[in-house]
Order: sequence, then structure tokens, then C-alpha cells
Amino acid sequence: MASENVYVEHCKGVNGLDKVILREIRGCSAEVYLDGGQVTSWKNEFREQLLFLSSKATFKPPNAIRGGIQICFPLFGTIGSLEQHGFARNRLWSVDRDPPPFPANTSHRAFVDLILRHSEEEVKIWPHRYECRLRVALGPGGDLMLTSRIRNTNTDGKSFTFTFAYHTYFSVTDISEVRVEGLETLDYLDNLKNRERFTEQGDALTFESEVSVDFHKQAYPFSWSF
Ligand SMILES: O=P(O)(O)OC[C@H]1O[C@@H](O)[C@H](O)[C@@H](O)[C@@H]1O
Repeated sequence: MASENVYVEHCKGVNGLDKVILREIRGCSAEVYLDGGQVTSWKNEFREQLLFLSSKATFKPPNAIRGGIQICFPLFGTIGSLEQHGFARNRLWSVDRDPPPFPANTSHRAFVDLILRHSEEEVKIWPHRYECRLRVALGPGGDLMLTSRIRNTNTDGKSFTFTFAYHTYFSVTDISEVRVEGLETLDYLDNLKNRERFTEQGDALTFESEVSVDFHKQAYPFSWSF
């Protein structure tokens, strides 16, 4: 597909998969694959990569691409019978040429709107009809914004519940420099200790060895520093 403008380029990525490159004038960029609706690259104005993408990522749909920002929908985690982190990351999304307006209009030039709709095959696994929209926008200063909107399109008016996450793999130069703040006093399940429950005591989570923990309570605001 030909380039649309300097800010948004539709092209082919690894294994001929469709991808969209967003660029801003200062040199920052982001790449989004239609497979999984997944951001796989985010570079700042110095062309430094901010996201981790595994060298073992296969780019073979319907396997999720290992790295970047995976969209977990309609499930984050492993509750119930659905596959871990839901199926949205395994599906081929489409470019949404005519998205509904956003409440707050932004002046971004580098953005793409994607949409994922239920498939009849999928309704057998998760009996709901939906539209899942995602806008990926790159600001002039290189900030990356993801906006998700989920619409229930069940024809019988039945409501559904879901969980959602941006499963983000950050690229980190020195893990010992990373601190995650704002989790103090919250309970978590430790995946490396049979999902035993603990309460976070420290004012910052730091990483001296492998850590795999799930904080289930809402924990905002929190912040990372690298
Ligand atoms: O291998 P998956 O399904 O992509 O999951 C990646 C990771 O997802 C995290 O949410 C889990 O806490 C980890 O245990 C897991 O390794």
C-alpha cells in the first residue's frame, strides 16, 4: 500500500504482515502491526528504542508477537476458561477509516485508528459481540498515546464484563536502576511463590532478581523511573 503522508505510512513488516509506521518531525516514530493491534516499536527523537521486542518473536499469526505493547482483551490474566490474556492479541485488526469522534479533539498528525470486531467463531468461546477500537497516536514531542474504546454490540442487549490491559514490554538498559512507585500497602500475588499473597511494604519496587507479581487492586497513580 502506498504511503498516505509523511506522518502515517502503511507498509509491510516482518513476514509480509501489515504494519503502520507513525513518524513525527523530530525523528520519533512508532510501529503498529495489524496482527494483535500491537505496537512493536517506539523510538524517541534520538532513535532510541523504548520498547522491548524479543529476538525470538516469530511474527507468525495467530501467535502473539512477543514484546511491544500487547492488547489483552477481553481478559487480562488467567481467570475462567479463556486463554491467558484473551484473544485480541492473536487476532488481525483492521484499519478503522471512519472512527467515531473523540470527546477531546487532539491535534496529532501521526495516528492510526484500528478496530477489532467479534468473529462468529469467537462467539462460541466468548458469547458476546463487540467492537474494540484502538487509536495509537504519536505526539510531536514523541509521547505515545493509546486510547481504547469498547462497544457492546450484543443484539439482545445483554451486558458483558471484561478486563483489559496494555501488556507493555519496556526496554531497559539497567534493570537495577528501575523503580516502580505507588504500590506501597497494596496486596499482590507472587507468581514465583505459587501465587501466595503478600503486601507490598517498600516505597518502591526494585529488581535484583526475577520478579513476577500481580497487583490486583487498582493502584493509581503509580510511576516508573529508569
Ligand atoms: O506468555 P504470555 O501469555 O504472553 O504471558 C506473559 C506474562 O504475562 C504476565 O501478565 C504474567 O504475569 C507472566 O507470568 C507471563 O509470563
